[in-house]
Amino acid sequence: MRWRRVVLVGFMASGKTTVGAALARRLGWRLIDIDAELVAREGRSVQEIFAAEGEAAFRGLEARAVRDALDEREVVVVPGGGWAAAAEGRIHALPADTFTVWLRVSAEAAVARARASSVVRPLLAGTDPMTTASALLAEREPFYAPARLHLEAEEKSPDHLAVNIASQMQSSLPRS
Ligand SMILES: Nc1ncnc2c1ncn2[C@@H]1O[C@H](COP(=O)(O)OP(=O)(O)O)[C@@H](O)[C@H]1O
Ligand SMILES: O=C(O)C1=C[C@@H](OP(=O)(O)O)[C@@H](O)[C@H](O)C1
Ligand SMILES: [Mg+2]
Repeated sequence: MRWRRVVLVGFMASGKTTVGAALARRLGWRLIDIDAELVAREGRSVQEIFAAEGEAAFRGLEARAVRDALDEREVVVVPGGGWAAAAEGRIHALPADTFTVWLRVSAEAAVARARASSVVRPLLAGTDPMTTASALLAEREPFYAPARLHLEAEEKSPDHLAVNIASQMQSSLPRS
């Protein structure tokens, strides 16, 4: 059996969308960024969905979009950082031919990157994003940890990380 898809997990602003795009280019696979998919399906931004429907409703839409994406082959699937932590065992439940990667960053780096990025992350939009990010990261790390490959994503460029992921995929096989 060969790897049929990749799922990238990690905290908000860890670089999933950017690295996912670089990896998809490198593999010649399709990128399915779940936030982008939801924005296209809903015709409004993630921020607007959170504001109008609340986080629980967003999680429902997100879960459905990820399920749809997992039906595809030769895709790089990039859920938002909350997907893996929104229910127990999400990474364990992925199809066996899915290569999973955790992009690790500190809360400090995530907040700095989120601040510099044009995408609004409603969960970090409060008055003290650093305190929120530290608490949320600590809560979520156990959910990201079952990913097969853990990569320190703070110091390396997106292309470097994509090359690393592609090479680890080449040198390993899914359990059959
Ligand atoms: N490896 C990296 N090094 C430096 N900056 C990065 C890296 N990866 C992503 N970024 C920047 O950090 C911000 C968040 O990246 P993004 O890919 O949207 O993360 P995520 O999808 O995990 O929220 C963007 O402005 C992006 O350009
Ligand atoms: O971690 C989260 O709960 C979220 C992460 C965001 O995506 P990124 O991880 O791409 O920033 C987006 O789905 C939404 O703002 C909620
Ligand atoms: Mg993203």
